[in-house]
Amino acid sequence: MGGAKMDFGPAVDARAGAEGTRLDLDDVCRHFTVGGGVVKALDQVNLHVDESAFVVVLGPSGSGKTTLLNLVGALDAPTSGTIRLAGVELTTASRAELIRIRRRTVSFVFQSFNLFPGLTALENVQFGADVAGRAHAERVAAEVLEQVGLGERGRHFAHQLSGGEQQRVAIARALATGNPILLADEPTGELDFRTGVQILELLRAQAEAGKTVVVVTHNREISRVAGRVIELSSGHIVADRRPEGGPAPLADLHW
Ligand SMILES: Nc1ncnc2c1ncn2[C@@H]1O[C@H](COP(=O)(O)OP(=O)(O)OP(=O)(O)O)[C@@H](O)[C@H]1O
Repeated sequence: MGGAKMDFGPAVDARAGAEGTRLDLDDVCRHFTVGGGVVKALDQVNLHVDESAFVVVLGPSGSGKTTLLNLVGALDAPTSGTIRLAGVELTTASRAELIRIRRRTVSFVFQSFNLFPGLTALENVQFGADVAGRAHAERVAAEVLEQVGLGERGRHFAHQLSGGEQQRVAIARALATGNPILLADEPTGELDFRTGVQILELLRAQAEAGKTVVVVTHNREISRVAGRVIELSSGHIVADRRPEGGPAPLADLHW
């Protein structure tokens, strides 16, 4: 990353208690009724993540990855089953509790970065801190931007940044919330290999610093660097494994 020294921690603020990074899905189904038929985007999914971890959800197109991420991020509700996030049951949570979860517990990073085009990099990052209600949001934003190696780019707008830089700003915006759970939907999908590896390095460092990081991808190579790999096929978890010998070094990746 341009030789910039990156200091990633502390990544989790004091709000992340013992339950802070827990995910629990029990018998979760998400079915869609379309034109008289039913699409079982997720069917009887059970998943428990009880430690801060770098989890990759791997599956082909249409296997249910985005559906799963939307449910875990409290952006969608299951047709049946229960989901607990940081100890809070989403399926019975009040609207106020759901808003709080979205602001203070979980953060998203998307394939297409989704930066606000009219805001500078620093303002985009500050938005994350503001939404989470953090004190000294501007100072937090400046620190986090520095952590992702973009301290010099704070006044730049999205169109003045490379794709990899935009994704680092998007990750900084998610980190500026201080939220303990980070969800990333194909975060390297629009990036070249070298830049993609830098983004994975950044995300893995967050897990090492105490967050739960869930990355969804169709790219099997990416799953090699995870501490845990959940494989989805046609809405079912068909494998849940920890790579033998631990996660592969990022230098071993090729795609
Ligand atoms: N709102 C919806 N209405 C109807 N069907 C849906 C809806 N959302 C998703 N689906 C269907 O559910 C299945 C899973 O979709 P999902 O987007 O979760 O897959 P995915 O693994 O993320 O795919 P991709 O890698 O292509 O993004 C697909 O068959 C999709 O067509």
